[in-house]
Amino acid sequence: MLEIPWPSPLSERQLNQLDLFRNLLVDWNERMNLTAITDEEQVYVKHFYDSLAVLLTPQWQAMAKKDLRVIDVGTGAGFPGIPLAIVEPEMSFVLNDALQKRVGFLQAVVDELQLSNVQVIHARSEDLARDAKFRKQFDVVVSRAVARLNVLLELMCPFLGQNGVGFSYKGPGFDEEKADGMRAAKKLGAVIQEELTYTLPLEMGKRTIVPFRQTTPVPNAYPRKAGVPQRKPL
Ligand SMILES: C[S@@+](CC[C@H](N)C(=O)[O-])C[C@H]1O[C@@H](n2cnc3c(N)ncnc32)[C@H](O)[C@@H]1O
Repeated sequence: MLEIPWPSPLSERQLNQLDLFRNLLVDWNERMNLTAITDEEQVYVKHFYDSLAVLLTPQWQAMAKKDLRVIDVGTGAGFPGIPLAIVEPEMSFVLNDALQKRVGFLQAVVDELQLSNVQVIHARSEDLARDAKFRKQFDVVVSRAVARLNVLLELMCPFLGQNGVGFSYKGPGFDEEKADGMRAAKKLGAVIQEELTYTLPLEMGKRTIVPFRQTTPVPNAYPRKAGVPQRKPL
């Protein structure tokens, strides 16, 4: 087990769950394309630590975690959703992805790790956000490496109830996306807050998390039909 300075202290059980998750990821990755990162140090830092970095933001720290609902849009192999569900067992998580094979892997992870606070859903997020069981039903929305911020906000905001909080995980190039993102946020009733830039342990680079708040309800027009947010960004 790799020793790294986690964003918050982890219990023995949580560390074991992360280790089991890594084993499953590497094992399934031989049969399907889940991640380019399989080296132990890199999985721990670039996937696990990075997923948990949201715990460093003042917005996450201020939340009363109990019973809050979180959705991870475009979770892929479970990032950031699975590490977050491991360390925040009082919150409930929906992990959403458009690719069926990734959803199959995630369901196996949820079963093996006995994560009773996770539901996995195969859908395009644009379609899921039109379903009354999901639209405006979440306190928190997270997403990592899915699209540029102006596209992503249209996929994320419709899941938030009023005053809900979003976190978009970005690489070092976020500055170029900022102005477009702010314009899109305005149309969607959201306000972008100050970003947090952090350095990954073991000198594995810098990353940014962009928090935003849903200050007024998202207009009914959003999200537009599946594929339109990407083709015609706000
Ligand atoms: C580059 S991967 C990132 C996965 C993961 N979030 C991570 O950080 O490792 C992007 C993922 O977003 C999913 N995705 C892209 N557009 C989506 C949409 N409109 N609805 C749901 N999932 C989507 C893809 O299927 C893919 O698994």
